[in-house]
Amino acid sequence: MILDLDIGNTLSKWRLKDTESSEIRSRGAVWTREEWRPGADIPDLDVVEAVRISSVARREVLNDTVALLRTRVPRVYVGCSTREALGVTNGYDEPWRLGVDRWLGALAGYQLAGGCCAVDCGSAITVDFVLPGGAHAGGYIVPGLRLMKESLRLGTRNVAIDPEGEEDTLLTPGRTTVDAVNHGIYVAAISAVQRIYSEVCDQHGVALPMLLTGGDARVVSRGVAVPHAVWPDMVYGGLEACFPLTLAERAGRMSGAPDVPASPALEKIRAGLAFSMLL
Ligand SMILES: Nc1ncnc2c1ncn2[C@@H]1O[C@H](COP(=O)(O)OP(=O)(O)O)[C@@H](O)[C@H]1O
Ligand SMILES: CC(C)(COP(=O)(O)O)[C@@H](O)C(=O)NCCC(=O)O
Ligand SMILES: [K+]
Repeated sequence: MILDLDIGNTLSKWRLKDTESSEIRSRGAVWTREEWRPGADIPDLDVVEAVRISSVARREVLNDTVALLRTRVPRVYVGCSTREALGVTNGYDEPWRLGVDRWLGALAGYQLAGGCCAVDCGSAITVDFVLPGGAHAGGYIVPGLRLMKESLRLGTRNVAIDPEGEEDTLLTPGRTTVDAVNHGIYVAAISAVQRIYSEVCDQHGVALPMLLTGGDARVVSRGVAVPHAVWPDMVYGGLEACFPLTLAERAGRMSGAPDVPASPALEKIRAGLAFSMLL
């Protein structure tokens, strides 16, 4: 079995993948904390031949996690942001400072779709662009839905946006504190994603396919009008592409990869941008 770990600022996600069949056998998530307890937080390591890790938690958490895993698992691979990988050139002045989850998402997106806009809706909402040809243009970091809500300190943190709720309702003015906050942060998030997308497509003269991932991807997806695909395993896809272990991975296939969404016409994106500025 392969154990894939995606350690975010809020949640540490894991999945077990069968080395022979490439099937995902199980998954889970725990709150990100200082240390892992195999058997309780993550599966028993006896069945694990290799671990692949994406971590944006504190350096010591990663170091301790890797030290623990190395005593029990033959192979441990740790993703890191580099200047270039798999045909993508990192757009950061200091490439190693780009969050590795963003980098892996960008690599997976490029592998799947060529140029792309990769949106990761977690603790932060990050929007990264890879242009056709593989230049990562850089990206944007916006507070995620939960962070935005908590920063207001209005006692609404425990009332989440209903992921099944009508998105039209989420766009109306709230008549209670909870609704005013939930609708406000929702509009802020989807407006930011759409505006950023239009700006960058306009700047570079190219309409890019959009891919969404992260814990809030589904709820954000409902409000984003730009055609897009949701790919919950996008960060894992980057790990698969960087450290291919199964036959399918060596053939370039990434688990759970969606069909590439159609991009809107560039003229339409530009018309939308011009219209929003006229208002
Ligand atoms: N069951 C859940 N537990 C915690 N957060 C959840 C859950 N489902 C959705 N979320 C949302 O997902 C976010 C975490 O998403 P995730 O992509 O895992 O973040 P990160 O990678 O930053 O840890 C939370 O901030 C919250 O808004
Ligand atoms: C921007 C992030 C906090 C997003 O992390 P997440 O929301 O997935 O937990 C993470 O990618 C990070 O720590 N990045 C380093 C700074 C940067 O990317 O510029
Ligand atoms: K994120």
